[in-house]
Parts: sequence; C-alpha cells; structure tokens
Amino acid sequence: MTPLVPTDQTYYIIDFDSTFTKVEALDILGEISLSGRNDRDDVLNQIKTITDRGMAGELSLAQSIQLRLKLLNAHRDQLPALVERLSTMVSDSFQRNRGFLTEHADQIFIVSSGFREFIVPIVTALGIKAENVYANTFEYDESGNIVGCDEENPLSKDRGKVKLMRELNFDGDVFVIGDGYTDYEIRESGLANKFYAFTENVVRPTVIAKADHVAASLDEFLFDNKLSRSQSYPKSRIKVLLLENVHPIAVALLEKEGFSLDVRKGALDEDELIEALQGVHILGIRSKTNVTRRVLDNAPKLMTIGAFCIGTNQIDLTAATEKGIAVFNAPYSNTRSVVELAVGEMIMLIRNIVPKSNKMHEGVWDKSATNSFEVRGKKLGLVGYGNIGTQLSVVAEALGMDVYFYDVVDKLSLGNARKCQSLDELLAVSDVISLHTDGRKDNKNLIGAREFGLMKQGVIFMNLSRGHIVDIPALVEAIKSGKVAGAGIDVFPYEPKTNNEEFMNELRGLPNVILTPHVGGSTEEAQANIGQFVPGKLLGYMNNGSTYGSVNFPELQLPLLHDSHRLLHIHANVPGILAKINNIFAKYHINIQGQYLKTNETIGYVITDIAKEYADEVVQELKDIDNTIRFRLLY
Ligand SMILES: NC(=O)c1ccc[n+]([C@@H]2O[C@H](COP(=O)([O-])OP(=O)(O)OC[C@H]3O[C@@H](n4cnc5c(N)ncnc54)[C@H](O)[C@@H]3O)[C@@H](O)[C@H]2O)c1
Ligand SMILES: O=C(O)[C@H](O)COP(=O)(O)O
Repeated sequence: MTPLVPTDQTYYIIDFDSTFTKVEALDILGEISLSGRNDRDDVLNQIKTITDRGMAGELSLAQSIQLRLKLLNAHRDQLPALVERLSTMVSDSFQRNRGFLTEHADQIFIVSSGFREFIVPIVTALGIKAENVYANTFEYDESGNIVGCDEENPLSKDRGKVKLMRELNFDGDVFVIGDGYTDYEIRESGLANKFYAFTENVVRPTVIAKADHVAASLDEFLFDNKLSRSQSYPKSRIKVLLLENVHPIAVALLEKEGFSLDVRKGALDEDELIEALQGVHILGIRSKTNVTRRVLDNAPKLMTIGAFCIGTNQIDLTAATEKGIAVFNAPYSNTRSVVELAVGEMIMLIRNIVPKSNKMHEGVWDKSATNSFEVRGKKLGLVGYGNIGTQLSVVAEALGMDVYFYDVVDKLSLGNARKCQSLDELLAVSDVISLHTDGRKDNKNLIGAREFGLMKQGVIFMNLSRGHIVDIPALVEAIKSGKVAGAGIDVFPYEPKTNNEEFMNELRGLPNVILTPHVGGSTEEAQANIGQFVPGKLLGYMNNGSTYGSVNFPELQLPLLHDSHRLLHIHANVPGILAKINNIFAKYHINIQGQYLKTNETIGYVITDIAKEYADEVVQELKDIDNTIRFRLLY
C-alpha cells in the first residue's frame, strides 16, 4: 500500500476542546458562571465527570451537552470572559505551529461539539477561517441565560461529527486530529483516511486504542506527515532513561519539555542497560551505573549522558567522545554535603564516639576520656585538593586544624594549608587523613599496605571519594593492628545496585568504623541542586547544541536560535574538515549567519547557522564528509 502523503487536496479536521485548547471550554465557563456559589467545586466535578464520560463514549453527546448546560447555569454576558481565559489556554504545539495553520488555512476545518461563540474568536486569532469552523450554537432565554443549543445542528446529536462530515463530502484525503471518541467515529465510518489521537492535554486509553497514530503534539502530526513545522524533531519522540532515583525536580523539568521518560529507581548491569537504552537519546545516571564501551556500542540513538553527580569515572569517556556523545555532570552541587559529612565523621572518630554509642545501646555506661581527642591543633592531610579538598581545607582551618595537602597537580594553597611534595610526606605527617581524589583508573589501590605502613600509629582515616582508591584488605589489617584508630568509609569497590541488595564487605563489624552507603552527596539540598543543574545542561545541548560544562566535548556556549537553521557537525579531529563543510555551503550559495568551531584532541565540533531555505542535498553532503561522527539539524 502506498503511504498517504498530504497534498493540496488533503483536509485536516481538528477538534477544539482539549485539542486546540488545553481545556474543555465548558469546564472554564463553569468556573466563571458558578463563581461565588458554595457548591461550585462539587458542580464543577460533576461537569468534568460528564465531559470525560462523553469523551470516552460512555454517554451520548446530546445527553452530555444537555446535562452540562443545565449544571452550568451560564449567561451570555459571561462569554467574553470565557474567550479571554481560553485565549491563554491554546495548546502549546498549536501556538508554536501557527505557520502550518495559516499556510493551510483553506484545508483546515474545526469540527467540534463545542460552541461557535467561543471557538471562532480563539481559532481565527491563529489563522483559521471562521467559515471553516463547524460547531454548535447556544440558545438563550429572553434574559440572556444559556438554556440549550440549536438542536437542528447535527453536531448537537450523537454521531453528529459523522453526519456533518457526510454533508461536507470532502473531495480528497481527510486526516482527523482529536482527543475524543467522537473524533475517531469519523474515521470509523470511513470518512477519514487517518485518525490521530491527540494526547498533549489528555490521554484517553479508549481513544488511543482506536487511533491510527498517537500524536503527543501537533509537531508529531506534522513530522509524521512531513509538513512544515516549528521544531526539527518532535520532543515527544526524544526518549530519556533516568536511573538511580534522580531527584523529582529533574524528572519534572524533562517531562515539561515534552520528552518521553522512563524513570527507574536502581542502577542496571551492562546487559540490562543495553536493553533499556534501545531507542533512548538521553541517559541520566548517578555513580553506580557503568556506561562501558560495549554499552555505548549498542546504543546507536544515544546523544548525551547526564551524570547526576560529580564523578564521571563510571562512564567510558573516551568511547563516548569517539561516538559523539556529550557527557555532562554536576561538578559543584554536592561538594558542601561531602565536606559536612567529612567534618562530622572526623570529630566522631577522633572522640571514639561510635563504640561508645554502640555500648550505650547495649546498656553499658562507659564514661572515660581515654582515646578521645579534640580535632583542634591536629594535622589534617588531604589527598586531592580539588573542589571538595579545598572546601574541607577551609572549614578544617576554622576548626583550628593544621591542614596539609597533596595533589598531583600543582595547586595553590588556601589559607594556611601546607603543600606536601609527595603522598608519602603527607601520610607521615597527618593525624587525620581524608581522600578526595577523582576516580581515574590509575588511582586504583592508591592507598594500600605500604601507604598504611607510612602513617602515624592511631591515625584517623577517611574515604569519601571512590571505593577502588583504597585496598580494603590492607585497610582491614591496619584497623585490626591498631595502626588506624578510626575509619570513615562512604565508598566501596563494589556497592549494591539497589537498596534491596545486601552490603557485603570485610569492614563490617570492625570497631570505631563508620560505614555509610555512599551518601556523601545525598542530602536534600544537593540532590535538588543537581536535579536542577543537569537537566539545564542536557536541554542546552539538545535544544541549542551548547556544550558548555561538558566533561568530554569541546565547550561552546551558543546563542539561542532565531529564525534560522542550525547545523551541528561532530567529526574526528583531522585536518581539513572545516574547509570541506564550507565548500559545501559555497557550492550551494548558502550565506552563513554564524559559525562556531571548537576541537579537543579527539573530536571537532562545528556549528553553522544558516537561513531556512536551502537545497535538500546540503544535509546529506554534510553527513557524507569523511570522518563525520554525527550530524544534527536544529530549528
Ligand atoms: N561520597 C560521595 O557521595 C561523593 C560526592 C561527591 C564527590 N565524590 C567524589 O569525591 C572526589 C573528589 O571530588 P571533587 O569534586 O573534589 O573532584 P575534583 O576533580 O575537583 O578534585 C580531585 C582532585 O584530585 C586530584 N588527584 C587526582 N589523582 C590524584 C592522586 N593520585 N593524588 C593526589 N591528587 C590527585 C586532582 O588533581 C584534583 O585536584 C571524586 O572522586 C568524586 O567522585 C564523592
Ligand atoms: O560523584 C558523586 O557526586 C558522588 O559519588 C555521589 O554519587 P551518587 O549521586 O551516586 O550518590
């Protein structure tokens, strides 16, 4: 069968309530006409129930209209206020696709069992012709009260849309877009070629079940029919997989954007992740999901990854870069939370509080100052002097500690902190040692038996960075021998994937050891900050091409797109690509409105803004340039 392609002889039949507008107009009229009445909410609920039952095909249309008008008790004078309210409630995708509505004004018809009195002013404002509106009309009593509708109008009756469409007898293909069962009836009776169930405002399973196609927005309808539209790709087609319980703020932000979300609580293993990633464009994870090269090899649609945390060592960044997948994280949002936990643990451990607290729970009162110390005047050794290390340095000095640090990069010391020339020097001098290095592979077992051997007898040891940095058997040995008098460990070489899995580790049951389930960054504040921050980065990339703050892509902060097309070209960083791109623009006489280029050692990222009209071949030729990794068109 040849696919249906819209032509000049194609007619678009569009429903009004909950399709063209976000709401049912009679519900809004009720809010106006019932205002001030004690039973307002109760009556409004009754009206909504009747509307839904009508839409789902459970009540006859005539019954539904009559019942609602009676409950409404509305007046002609209330109609201007209704129109004003409705004008602010036009569906977002209709508002942004005015171009389609005006360009095809002769082919677009509103067919609704709503009322002309409010439909005409709303739809004509967006370019639809008044004479193409088919709807009911109100009837009034002599005082102007709305008492019914014109019963001669077929739209006031059951299967009225079908009857009307028969009368209109369109000579051409007919596509129907609507959210209700009565819209489907047009297709059912053979008077339309296709029925699109419109779900931007309401989702009615009984209607979806009957649809030829589900359109989450008008963009989806336009994309499906290759008609001109305001968005290059419908947002509802963009699939997002969010793992590890990311904050609801992030879920809400991505949902608001119109993306399709799959949200899961725990992490996934490699095979599960590959399966879940099929068709997914955006992946959101935290520290526990390993995104390996094999995962990326099997996720052809994946465009960007958001790490809703600081660390990105769980992602194969080299593979992501080679595949043109931009990775973002939240580099500062939970820093303070880790610092506060480190300070708290340090004080608890040096005071030997954990065994005392445990004994108290067993009823043992063991008051003694033995092996309890202040942190004031003690030497704190920080391994890794990045965002967390430096902030802890400042807070620890405020507590009266002498801070020492060691970093592989030459870092400026804050306050009176003293730089050590080697890790060994730092280990030997410190009373308390806290690890804050990043999780790069080379840091595996950075602290092992040799390093514990260099530490002072009775040292306090903390790791809130990454689990693989410490050789756990060596730490266990150091605790048992008394070398380490207290330990605070938040991160482990293997961590349970979900809260249902048992934590297995040799550190369990040892004295004066605080074990926490990787919660250094798990505060309400930090998670809310991250939930706000990372979606901003993901949306900046998806909607605009911006890579500012990316951990693996050349960073570009791009201006917003205005009335032009943006061509994004990601390629292997080899000589001559920019020249090849610009040769194609020259060949097709394309005037470049703006061009941006940035490279890193692996890839180049070229963004070109051009006027909307250009030859179809341009895109294909850009995609065909040797060493192209990915190409995207945005408008
Ligand atoms: N426990 C948690 O919940 C939690 C929360 C946030 C961050 N983290 C982890 O904390 C660590 C620090 O985070 P950050 O934001 O300060 O990172 P950062 O990148 O700002 O700082 C890391 C520092 O470590 C240094 N470094 C790397 N390897 C080193 C080595 N072998 N010796 C000495 N210095 C070394 C780097 O040069 C850098 O200055 C990261 O591993 C991060 O993943 C854990
Ligand atoms: O890298 C981080 O920010 C921390 O390790 C926290 O990770 P989480 O989000 O998995 O708790």
